[in-house]
Amino acid sequence: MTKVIRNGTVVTADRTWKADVLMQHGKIVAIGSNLHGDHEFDATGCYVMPGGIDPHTHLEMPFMGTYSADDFESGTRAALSGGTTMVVDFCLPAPQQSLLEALQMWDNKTSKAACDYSFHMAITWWGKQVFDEMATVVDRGITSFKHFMAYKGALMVDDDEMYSSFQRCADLGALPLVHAENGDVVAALSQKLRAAGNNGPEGHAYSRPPEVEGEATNRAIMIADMAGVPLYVVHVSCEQSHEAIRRARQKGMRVFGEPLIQHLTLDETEYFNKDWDHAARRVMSPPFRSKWHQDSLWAGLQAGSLQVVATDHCSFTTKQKRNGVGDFTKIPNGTGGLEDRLPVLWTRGVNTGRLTMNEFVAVTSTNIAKILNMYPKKGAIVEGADADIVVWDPKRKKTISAKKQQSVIDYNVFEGVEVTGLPRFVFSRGERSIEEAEVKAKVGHGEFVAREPNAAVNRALSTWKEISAPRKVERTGIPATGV
Ligand SMILES: NC(=O)NCCC(=O)O
Ligand SMILES: [Zn+2]
Ligand SMILES: [Zn+2]
Repeated sequence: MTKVIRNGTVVTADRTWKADVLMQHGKIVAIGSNLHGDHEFDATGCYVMPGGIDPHTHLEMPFMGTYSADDFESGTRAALSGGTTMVVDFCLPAPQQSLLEALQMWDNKTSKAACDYSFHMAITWWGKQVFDEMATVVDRGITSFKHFMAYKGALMVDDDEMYSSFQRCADLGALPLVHAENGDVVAALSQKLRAAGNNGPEGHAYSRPPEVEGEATNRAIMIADMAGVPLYVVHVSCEQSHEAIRRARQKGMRVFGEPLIQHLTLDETEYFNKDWDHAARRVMSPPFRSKWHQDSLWAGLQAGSLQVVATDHCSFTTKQKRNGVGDFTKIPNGTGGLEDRLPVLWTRGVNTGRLTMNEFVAVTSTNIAKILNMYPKKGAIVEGADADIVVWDPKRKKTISAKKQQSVIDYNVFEGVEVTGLPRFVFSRGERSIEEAEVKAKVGHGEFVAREPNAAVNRALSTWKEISAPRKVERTGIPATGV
């Protein structure tokens, strides 16, 4: 059976042109004029783009004494509703737990996924077992390893562990990721704030000033450079962190930066809201920043010093957030955004002229497909690619509201935001999953996407590091010791 998207304008990261797109067996099989198929979908007035890829989600994640509320069923349904056709989630081994055992646990969560998914593996402790198991993890198609520089006493790793793991990533052709915040300073500031009676949600923001992020970002970049491996910095929220990335890239270092749609559009004033629930619902790490930092992030997307817009979707209900009444350090960290990333970025980015349509595709899909070495299977409209496609209606409007969202939580941090630009159709490997507000996604349709190690950037960097490695100087006529 063939399906064809007719009369649309194809928009990719580098081109815009009028064409029909023919799909068969989950793949794109032809792109051209006057194509016909068994089923035809009208894209008149719409843009036909690669489906969004969200490389940063936490679905049903055990965290801070509870579990994030959206699982692979509601999370991937939310993703598809907003035009995202693939998510990359984080497998988090408990300290001392085998990576492979944790992977089995994460595999068990995914049976209801409605769109494709992959994993990053977190390195939460270090030892010979982790060193050995990283190779097996890579063999299973998981080629990116996350390091938390924050969450002291829980997920955090120190510099020694991070350097060891980064070197192992270099050897395996894998990509290290970092949550860059100085966890020691955050812990000390939190303690000081609480001792002074500053225990509300705004204390969370005070405990994580931009400097803790800038310092950690710079440290991770330098450690990665010394280990000879590229680096991906998740949830870049501020100029200090962006500046470190920008500077490193200017020096030729292979560093990628990922701002979130939340940090691009929501600011720190949310934490000063008199309503405790309102403020706590927005507690995440790093916290929302000022407009000045937001401008830096937008500029980074425009200049190419930041490459990917993600969500870090990690949703908690109001009831869960209330675990932190009287102590902000117990408010589960995280916010949602999977359904809203594309519409909000289009509205605030493309409709305002901050981003071109092609840049929109690049930062929501194509760049991360390349960084994670799954391009052009994902992130592309080319023959042979997976038919993960969003037919984007730039005129469709809605006002974001928790009442109508797919996420299971009882609020939405974008509540009341009016968006112009929404999917008309979303296809997941050729399956029509969304038709405007109607969800047709099939539970369990999603498949794991295995990725190869040794992406082009890894290969180039290891070649360069090999050529420029310190070498012993061979000498003749060396004087005798002490003579
Ligand atoms: N970001 C956040 O606050 N929660 C999810 C876990 C993480 O990415 O740090
Ligand atoms: Zn994080
Ligand atoms: Zn995260």
